[in-house]
Amino acid sequence: MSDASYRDAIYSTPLDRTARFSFDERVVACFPDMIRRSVPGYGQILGMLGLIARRHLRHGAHVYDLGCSLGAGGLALAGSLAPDAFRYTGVDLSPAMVARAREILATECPEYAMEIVEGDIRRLDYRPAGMILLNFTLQFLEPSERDAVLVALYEALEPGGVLVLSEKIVDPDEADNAWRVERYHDFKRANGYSELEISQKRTALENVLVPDTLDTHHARLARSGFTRSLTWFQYLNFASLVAFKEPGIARAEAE
Ligand SMILES: Nc1ncnc2c1ncn2[C@@H]1O[C@H](C[S@+](CC[C@H]([NH3+])C(=O)[O-])CC(=O)[O-])[C@@H](O)[C@H]1O
Ligand SMILES: O=C(O)C(=O)Cc1ccccc1
Repeated sequence: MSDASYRDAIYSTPLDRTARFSFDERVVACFPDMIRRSVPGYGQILGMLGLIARRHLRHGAHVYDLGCSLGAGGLALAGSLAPDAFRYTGVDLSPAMVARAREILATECPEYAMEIVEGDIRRLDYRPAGMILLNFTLQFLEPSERDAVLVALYEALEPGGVLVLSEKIVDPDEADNAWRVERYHDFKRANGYSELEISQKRTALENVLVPDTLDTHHARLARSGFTRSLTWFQYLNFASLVAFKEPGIARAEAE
């Protein structure tokens, strides 16, 4: 496919046995529509990346976007930073995503130093980086594999570096969690998804997308070496955190 992006209708017809969700060609073809209609705050989170980079990223530093899908994190940075401000490596496990992301970056920002690598973030040989994006990716790893990845990312970050971690989350309070999930389903209905689409996708994501609590995320970040982490954004059961490697002092704060 070329530059078209289709409306997500993957779960709109009854499926005998809903297959496990995977990032295949069908998902790639409608991914921009799917993620915008299914992730509350997705656009707002992307919109902040450039502003966070302006405060925390050393000029010319390397940025990783792990589980980059179509490179939206890189496009967001390119939208607010000059071509010499950063070098970007997007990494994704899905060959279909990687192929499409390369086309998009070549078309949208040819003057930027941006590459897409097909790879597994659990096994990558990380180079030093000033900023690492994990935008809705950690949630797809087995919970038992998450700590080791965070430790590797902490080690790859340069002192003063920043990690942005965005995730679907679960609330330990059952009633509060139920309220957020119900309103999330309302959010999906308001964005045009039917009851069938909502319920079939929910089944397809079972044991594939396993959300943690915010406390679990902050505790994991602390165990991995991050001396400071905070939740900067939450919209229903979706949140984004920042974590800093010492000396993680923003330029404005240091002035
Ligand atoms: N082990 C892995 N190694 C590399 N990639 C992986 C792995 N597991 C899953 N992925 C990749 O992580 C991405 C998650 S989507 C990220 C959105 C993007 N960040 C965005 O800002 O648009 C989130 C979502 O769809 O909810 C997919 O492209 C997977 O192939
Ligand atoms: O649609 C959902 O239920 C989600 O949790 C968000 C999402 C968005 C894109 C791919 C997989 C999950």
